[in-house]
Amino acid sequence: ALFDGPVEVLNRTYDFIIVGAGAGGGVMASRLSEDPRIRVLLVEAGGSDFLNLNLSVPGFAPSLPGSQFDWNFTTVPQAGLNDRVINYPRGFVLGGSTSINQMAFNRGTKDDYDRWARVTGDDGWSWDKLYPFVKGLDRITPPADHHNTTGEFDPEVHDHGLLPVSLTGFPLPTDDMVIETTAQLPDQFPFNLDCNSGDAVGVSWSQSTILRGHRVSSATSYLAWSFNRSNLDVVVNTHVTKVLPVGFEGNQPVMRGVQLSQSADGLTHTLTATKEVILCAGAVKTPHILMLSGIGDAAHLSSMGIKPLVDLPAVGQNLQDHPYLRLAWFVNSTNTLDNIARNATLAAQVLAQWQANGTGPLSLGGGTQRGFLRINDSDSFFASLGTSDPSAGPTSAHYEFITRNGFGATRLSLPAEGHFFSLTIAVISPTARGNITLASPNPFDAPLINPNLLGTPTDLAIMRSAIRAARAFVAAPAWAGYILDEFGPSANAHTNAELDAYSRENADTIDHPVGSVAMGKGEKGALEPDLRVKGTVGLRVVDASAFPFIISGHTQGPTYILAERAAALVRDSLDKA
Ligand SMILES: Cc1cc2nc3c(=O)[nH]c(=O)nc-3n(C[C@H](O)[C@H](O)[C@H](O)COP(=O)(O)OP(=O)(O)OC[C@H]3O[C@@H](n4cnc5c(N)ncnc54)[C@H](O)[C@@H]3O)c2cc1C
Repeated sequence: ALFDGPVEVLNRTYDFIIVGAGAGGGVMASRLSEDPRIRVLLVEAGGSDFLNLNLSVPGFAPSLPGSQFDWNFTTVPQAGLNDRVINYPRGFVLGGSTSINQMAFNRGTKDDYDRWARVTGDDGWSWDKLYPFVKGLDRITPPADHHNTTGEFDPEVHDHGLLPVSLTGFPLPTDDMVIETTAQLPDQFPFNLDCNSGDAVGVSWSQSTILRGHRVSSATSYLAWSFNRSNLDVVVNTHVTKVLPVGFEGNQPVMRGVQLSQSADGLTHTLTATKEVILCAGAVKTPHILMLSGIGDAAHLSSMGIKPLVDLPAVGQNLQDHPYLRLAWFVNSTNTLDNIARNATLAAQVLAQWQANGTGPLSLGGGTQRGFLRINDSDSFFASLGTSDPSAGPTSAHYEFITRNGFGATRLSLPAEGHFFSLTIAVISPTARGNITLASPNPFDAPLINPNLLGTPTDLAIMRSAIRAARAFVAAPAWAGYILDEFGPSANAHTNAELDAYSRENADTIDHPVGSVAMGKGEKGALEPDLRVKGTVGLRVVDASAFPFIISGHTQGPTYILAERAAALVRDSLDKA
């Protein structure tokens, strides 16, 4: 059942208490409650309004950061971004960030997961061993406009999983030019039939978590199918403020308790799981909750007046994210998505069309095609920087670009005049590492968030290459007569120094924080390869914080995949007990 607040569940008994209803938490709550003998409580800080119109309409996604569905975090000043403070959106509603994201669906690559296997020492994270969870996750559904999608994806690498995904469902005049470019410049921009085959490199049609033109989140999929199970309770508008020890096994605390509260000055309650507490609060809040509970760097915790329970310095470290920029060009056409943004009558028409049958331009997620691309002669490129290739291997990209038949910029809004084509460019194999630390011992104060965007010369150099590649892409013959001048201040940035200055002044986060409570060997790892928090009993982390390395793609798919394996690991551990 679904409860608004914790009061009604305080006298109930649960085997598992799951904290956070995003990608990780949605999968865990749904998969564990498949077994009617397992009693599951899912606690979500945000509300239950996961079917809100603004969440459901894919084309409204850009309006969600900064809304009531966002935690509305900000970063500390970013050294790599001229000390700018930037917004750091995270979903605050059932579905978590899957309810407010741009719906791009990537699985990650063979080399990404093989690197996870290497650094964790667990072959179970390798692409081949993980493949049943990878292929079993999604199911390709018809696009909103029901066009024939032959040649836009590879059916061989998809199955009939729980997560509906679709190809883009509204044709745009730039589609043909993008695909033609892959034929004209195949060395630099090869066509890739399916970026989710394990080899992402090339330009592919976007796959998005969209069903019949509506957003798919972990709440509309995994959770919606589980809500009526009598062994699953979901509590919303309730924060887990701490995990509590209920005793010790040897010298390890047994962390099966949680402290709950609805507001900074509200009552606090405690609840105990018979088996495990599973943190799925995401890459910002999971390390925050651990530190508030005394699990983290002992010196840092003491400096905040928190008594250390487990000295685990890796908690909050190793934060990784993808910095991005947008470049826009004036185009010789009036048929762009800019019309909708400028014309209220047209905007009302396309919303009416979407409400009638889920079709039209509002059925589109962020971006119609995506390039996952490697830097040419990458060995000598990285050698000249005095560094090694930061990508996981040849199936993983260094940078990404996303096409848009309309204006896009990180810091400028749509000009009154002109029509545009834009490319969103992201460093997809970054080398910078940031961290999450405490600002205070108060659970209702946000932690200090430092993703360290563009924090290394290597990441800046990858961004330069990506900008140059984006310009080479629109210089292909396919765009002749269509692409006019580059828009705005980027047009004047050409030398390395100019490009770096432009990047530092304009880059932002593409909202993929991961790795802040990572699996790994030795001191660098906070988690065992089966996601148990080191030095504790009864406590696991199943969300994007557990990634040892960021995946070279968008991060919701990999979080769902990680959680699918985690659910299997938990179920196995129960069978053995
Ligand atoms: C604006 C935006 C755009 C994005 N675009 C894409 C995209 O197009 N494609 C893609 O693949 N990825 C995208 N992402 C990233 C993707 O959504 C995340 O990587 C993924 O959702 C991470 O899953 P998670 O389970 O780790 O965390 P989340 O999905 O963020 O879930 C964490 C949940 O825990 C809850 N929570 C936190 N603290 C507490 C607490 N103390 N008590 C109770 N509950 C708590 C939160 O409210 C939230 O519901 C985007 C993210 C954002 C924010």
